Amino acid sequence: MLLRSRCSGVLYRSLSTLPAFEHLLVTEPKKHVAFVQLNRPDKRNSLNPKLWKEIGTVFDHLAEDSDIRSIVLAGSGKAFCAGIDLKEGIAKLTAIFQDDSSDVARKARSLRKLISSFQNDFTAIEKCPKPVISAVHGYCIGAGINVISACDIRYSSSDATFSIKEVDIGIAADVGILNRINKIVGSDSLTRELAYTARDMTAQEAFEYGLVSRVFPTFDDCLSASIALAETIANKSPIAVQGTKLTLNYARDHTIEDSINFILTWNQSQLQSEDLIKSAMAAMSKGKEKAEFANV
Ligand SMILES: CCC/C=C/C=C/C(=O)SCCNC(=O)CCNC(=O)[C@H](O)C(C)(C)COP(=O)(O)OP(=O)(O)OC[C@H]1O[C@@H](n2cnc3c(N)ncnc32)[C@H](O)[C@@H]1OP(=O)(O)O
Repeated sequence: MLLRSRCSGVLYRSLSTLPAFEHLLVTEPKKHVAFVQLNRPDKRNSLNPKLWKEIGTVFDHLAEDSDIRSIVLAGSGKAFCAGIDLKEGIAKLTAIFQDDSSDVARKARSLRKLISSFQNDFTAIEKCPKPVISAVHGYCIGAGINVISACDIRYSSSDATFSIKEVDIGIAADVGILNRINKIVGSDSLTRELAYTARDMTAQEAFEYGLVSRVFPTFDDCLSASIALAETIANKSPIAVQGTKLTLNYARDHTIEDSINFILTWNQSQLQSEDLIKSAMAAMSKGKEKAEFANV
């Protein structure tokens, strides 16, 4: 199937091996680069249970697709994501705790199972060994900001608005943002201000906070830059890039001693790849030769 990408109007080949999705568009704008779009534009890409599950499924799938080396995630229509679907998503939660046929203990277990499955669908982004770049425009709130906190790199357009919105719907955020945000940014004080108040944050403020690393004048600029970045990453050795992602994730969650031991053990095998020789030869040619790497 061919789909028209918003970023350049060029027709791109859709990935043929993926399951069929109801609310996601998945294409391959450049060799080894997957482009995943949340696609409920009429509902500002708010996450109903189906779309939520599809996010987990697509990243689990792309993790195993050896032809894919980097991924761009964006929203279609006017926004990146307006958070949990306040009708369908909340209905799924309330159906559990308003079920009079069940006691508190059983309701709690059912809720735990549901929250855990929601968490896992976003953690699939972090666990995917390929770098994921989110390209954010318009609203990115609640569950949406949780999604981007699991990504490797965040770019946005200048119209983007961010909010850790959960307190406004009466819950403590539980699908990743509170757990990841202070590993991303430096200001615990600002994090708390944002999380306790749910106030909107502009793209410029998100940049100064460190949540996004670049801001572009338009969404098209943001998408083009995100796809160009993904292509640059995809042209590197996948052994080196994926080992780097795993090591950065591990280092974030462990002591320096533990994580330096992790890369020691990792590289005693991974250093022996043909990619090292190919990359070194290309570097010595001063750009005259381009290294081509086998899939992993
Ligand atoms: C265990 C899991 C726990 C997870 C918790 C997650 C929590 C959260 O995500 S908290 C955040 C919840 N989201 C919101 O509070 C946002 C609600 N939406 C809005 O405030 C506005 O829609 C928004 C500012 C995002 C955009 O405004 P705009 O004027 O551009 O669009 P609208 O005309 O308001 O909306 C267009 C249609 O989209 C529907 N819609 C928007 N957001 C949601 C949503 N979150 N859930 C369901 N539907 C949404 C809106 O109803 C309009 O639909 P229609 O009336 O049929 O045209």
